[in-house]
Amino acid sequence: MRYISTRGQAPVLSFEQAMLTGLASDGGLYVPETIPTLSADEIAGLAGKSYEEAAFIVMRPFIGDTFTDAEFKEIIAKAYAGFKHDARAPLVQLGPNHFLLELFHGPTLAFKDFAMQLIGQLFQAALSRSGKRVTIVGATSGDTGSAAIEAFKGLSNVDVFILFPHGRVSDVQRRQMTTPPEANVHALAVEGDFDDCQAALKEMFADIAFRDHVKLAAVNSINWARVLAQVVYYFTSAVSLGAPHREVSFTVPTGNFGDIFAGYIAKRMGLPIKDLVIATNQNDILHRTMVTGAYTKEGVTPSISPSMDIQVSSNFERALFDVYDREGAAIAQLMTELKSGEFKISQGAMDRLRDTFASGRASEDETSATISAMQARTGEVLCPHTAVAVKVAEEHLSDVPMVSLATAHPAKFPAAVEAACGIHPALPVHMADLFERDERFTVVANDLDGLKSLIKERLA
Ligand SMILES: Cc1ncc(COP(=O)(O)O)c(C=O)c1O
Ligand SMILES: N[C@@H](CCOP(=O)(O)O)C(=O)O
Repeated sequence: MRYISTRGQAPVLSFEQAMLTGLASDGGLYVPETIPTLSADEIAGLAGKSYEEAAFIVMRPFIGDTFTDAEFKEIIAKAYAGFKHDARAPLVQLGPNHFLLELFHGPTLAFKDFAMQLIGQLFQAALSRSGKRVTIVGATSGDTGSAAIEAFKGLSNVDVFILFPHGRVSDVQRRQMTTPPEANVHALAVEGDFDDCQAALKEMFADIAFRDHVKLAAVNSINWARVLAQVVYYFTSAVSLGAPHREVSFTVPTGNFGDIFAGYIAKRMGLPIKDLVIATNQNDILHRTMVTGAYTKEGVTPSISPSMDIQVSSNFERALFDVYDREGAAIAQLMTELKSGEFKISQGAMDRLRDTFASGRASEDETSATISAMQARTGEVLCPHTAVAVKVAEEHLSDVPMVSLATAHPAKFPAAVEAACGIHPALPVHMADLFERDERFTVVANDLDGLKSLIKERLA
């Protein structure tokens, strides 16, 4: 299995190289050269298997010879051992033909744990056999950072620097990132928004001298391994609802487009997905793009679903690559245009995007009203990101089962949840003392050179 860049100018890599490289040297994102498929019989065969067994079958074709089957099975087993639910990703029913896929039973209470716990194990296995060390720099709007810190804290061959927007994550999210005492963890509160953090990260990758000096690695969803791990729960949930013998639809609360892109990969692999619905909050650049055909930056307004307060949605580039017939030069051109604030998508590419993705948005009031209504109707307390998905999903219900992805535990966003439905969701036992732990973080200006100097100083 070989990996190529969406901008067509970077070296072709193996799975291990793509995983450890993160962003391609031409600024693009790595994708598999070809997408492997599973037959209907193979998909049907996932029924009754454990999450770990299904994960092995779904991901194995993508990893080439990076790990033996025995090694990969052990990596998967370790990755999901700490999850608090035997099913790992259980489904609950919200109403006729509407299901909720609970992805928040991992250690940091968000769907990021599915990929990050796996990547932690993959990195450890690859680095310990090569004897190398890496510096992970991650950009987060709240959840990626805490999941990355949880997966990499205390490891001797990794330093992890997390850039988060100062004052724009929930108190729980911030404390998850700032309270781990391990010396290899560096939480940096950037005076800017998530897009500033992500732009700084990409600039660091573009600076080859810096990249080589610190041995930069990425664990954001620009890293293909992140997306791959998330493909698995589309299969497990769809199979438990009758796939491949019947179609299933998904609605995904979307920011950086990694999670829904994983659904797209599942569909390309042969999973009979009918609709893949992009659900955005008031920062609705993706929904507007689907409606107008123009990707136009308008600035970000903080919302009660802060992890989705994003306007440069990294993984959308991977989808564009496919609908532009995998022409790297066309994607490089669009990304150059985006520097001036907008690019327009060709009619042919838009038609293909609309064939695959539907979209919708939820305002702040609609998000709160959905939390309140669902709690009253079903007893299920939703986090605000999940509520965005549920609200948009309700506009797309049909006779095909709809799965809304529940991407975080409500206790990560207690203020918004309590304001909406009057219930203060409690943190689980393993985090019950979170607000008594000491915090440790550095506030930094939104200044690339300053950030790079700080990282080099800390490493020295
Ligand atoms: C709780 C939550 N929901 C949804 C999203 C959006 O996911 P993606 O960025 O993969 O589109 C995020 C951030 O990634 C998140 O943290
Ligand atoms: N919502 C994310 C933003 C970063 O997304 P990623 O999937 O690229 O890591 C977050 O919680 O940090």
